[in-house]
Amino acid sequence: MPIPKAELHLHIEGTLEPELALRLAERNGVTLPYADVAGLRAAYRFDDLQSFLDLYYRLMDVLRTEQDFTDLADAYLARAREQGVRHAEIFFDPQAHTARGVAFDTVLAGLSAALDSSEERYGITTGLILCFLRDRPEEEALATLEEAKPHLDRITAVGLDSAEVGNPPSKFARAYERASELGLHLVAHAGEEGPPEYVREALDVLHVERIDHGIRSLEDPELVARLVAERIPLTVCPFSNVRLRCVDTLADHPLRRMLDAGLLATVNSDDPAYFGGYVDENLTDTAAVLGLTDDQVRTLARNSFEAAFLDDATRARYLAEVDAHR
Ligand code: HPA
Ligand SMILES: [Zn+2]
Repeated sequence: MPIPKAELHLHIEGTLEPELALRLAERNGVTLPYADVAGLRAAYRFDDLQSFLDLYYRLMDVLRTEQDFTDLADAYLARAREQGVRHAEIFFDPQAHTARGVAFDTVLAGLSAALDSSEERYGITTGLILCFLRDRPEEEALATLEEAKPHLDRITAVGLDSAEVGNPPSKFARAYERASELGLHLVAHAGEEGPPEYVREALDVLHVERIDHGIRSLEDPELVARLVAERIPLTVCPFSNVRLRCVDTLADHPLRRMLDAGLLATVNSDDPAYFGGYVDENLTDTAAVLGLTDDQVRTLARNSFEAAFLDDATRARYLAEVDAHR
């Protein structure tokens, strides 16, 4: 069995496998410009974040009903269990659905139906992270937060995703302030394609507790020192970084340097249906290519629980599982 771990950087829409996409397209009468699974998989070649986002948003058009979102989340949870995932904090992009006429409540009810019985069925505890699309206006993020208000018992945190460069964290200062007032945890994608300055802004302006990706922080030694001193977790996604050409090859990935610097790094899958593997494949392949020691792999698994939004007793239970794993 793979080492027990938490997955903290996973977009549920990014778990849409070609097989399920085609099945839902047929079920909902949606026409896709791909004839079959092979044709769809052949489209999974990306030059950068934007070229991925274009396909990611296009393909999610097959998600229409509550049942579709339940099926999507259920398929992920079944795979996550095989990957040793014990706890998952799952991003979703409400604006990508409301913008095409699917109601916020449909998305949330569908995802919740799968997540509510996840612990019972798969032994996986879960949280949901509502992501704002950073390439859309802040007013839309604030309106999305309003729609979420009746459902705050189901939402753990807010996050910030989509096209990074040109959409700095400071654009969302008011939305994050409001989310904080509502008692939500705060995370944001920063330093994936964007500069270290965006990571600083996420910390200083948005007051986030975790940075998603954050790999470009390494260009700024002062920032690294701060992330280490403040124990700010970074949710790193090696396969994603290679597929979106933020890093040339897995062998060039900075994960090992991040651990050596004392950063609280975790390994995650981001959009596993698109990037060639789920979280344990990210962990084992990256560890093999970078020559990480068993102790470093164990540290990464421990870090995932240290970085999670868990109560102390649950965290301690999961950490004990990591320590007991051989
Ligand atoms: O890695 C990502 N970065 C930004 N937006 C995203 N939306 C899904 N995955 C990503
Ligand atoms: Zn992401």
